[in-house]
Amino acid sequence: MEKIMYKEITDPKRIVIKVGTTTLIYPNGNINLASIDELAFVLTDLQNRGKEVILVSSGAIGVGLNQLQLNQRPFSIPQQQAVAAVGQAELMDIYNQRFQVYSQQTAQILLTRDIIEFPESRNNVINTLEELLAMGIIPIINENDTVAVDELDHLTKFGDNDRLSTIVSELTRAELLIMLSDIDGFYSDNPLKNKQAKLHRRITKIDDELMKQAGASNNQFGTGGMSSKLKAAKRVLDVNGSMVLANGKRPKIIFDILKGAEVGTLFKGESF
Ligand SMILES: Nc1ncnc2c1ncn2[C@@H]1O[C@H](COP(=O)(O)OP(=O)(O)O)[C@@H](O)[C@H]1O
Ligand SMILES: N[C@@H](CCC(=O)OP(=O)(O)O)C(=O)O
Repeated sequence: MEKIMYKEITDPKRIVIKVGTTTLIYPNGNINLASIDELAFVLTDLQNRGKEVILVSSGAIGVGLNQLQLNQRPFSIPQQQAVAAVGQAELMDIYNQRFQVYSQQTAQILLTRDIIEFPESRNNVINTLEELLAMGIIPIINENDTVAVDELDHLTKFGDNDRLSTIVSELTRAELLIMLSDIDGFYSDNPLKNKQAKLHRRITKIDDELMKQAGASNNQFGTGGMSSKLKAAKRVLDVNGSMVLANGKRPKIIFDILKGAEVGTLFKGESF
């Protein structure tokens, strides 16, 4: 297996990890405790190695549906927001329990697009995150679904958690963004629909041709699908950043990524 030996990949000081709903919730709607537990173990281990770790976690709606024993996402935005409000509290409860096993303190941060538009809000967020990291705490970030509806109604292209994770990476100047989903990486077509689809190992530039290969989510709990991940990756490439998209079924894959193993899809510009 080819080794990828960029320092930003194998020895980043600051890492943002984004987990999608598909990593946290089984397709049957139940909570994937094995995955959440392994995530807590891996992130704590990275923290113990001296790295600074930020988690951007979806799952409020998925966990809320489970908690309220609903088997599908409600139609109306206020109902979705109510479910997210229930789920976010429960999600943090689960994270806190699992991280406590490894004696790792976490903190909840809920953000809205204010952080892009208002410099003072942005500075407050940066200051809080910097302080948490200096204290050795892992921030767990989600969008504030009660306030921000952009990602829930699917009508605007602004504001899903893939995008949020790139914004967080930029604000914190993280060297590496690892995006965990339910698929091994970015393929030439949705592999769940086209068995001939080939995994892209390295993407240096995102053009319209690649954008066309990225389809929607197949999962009732996921929102953005591959096109939102690709738009996020484009943003990362635009600021000369590095991103790896990999399968979160086994969060220990993060260790493999940091060893330079060729797993998932690496998004990294040619000359960087
Ligand atoms: N070209 C593609 N390569 C990989 N996955 C794709 C592609 N096009 C569409 N998909 C779909 O995108 C899904 C991942 O997006 P999503 O369900 O939103 O995940 P998450 O909850 O992790 O954000 C995959 O399970 C797959 O069905
Ligand atoms: N704030 C929402 C995020 C939804 C979302 O972006 O989901 P995903 O496509 O799984 O990353 C939630 O926590 O459910």
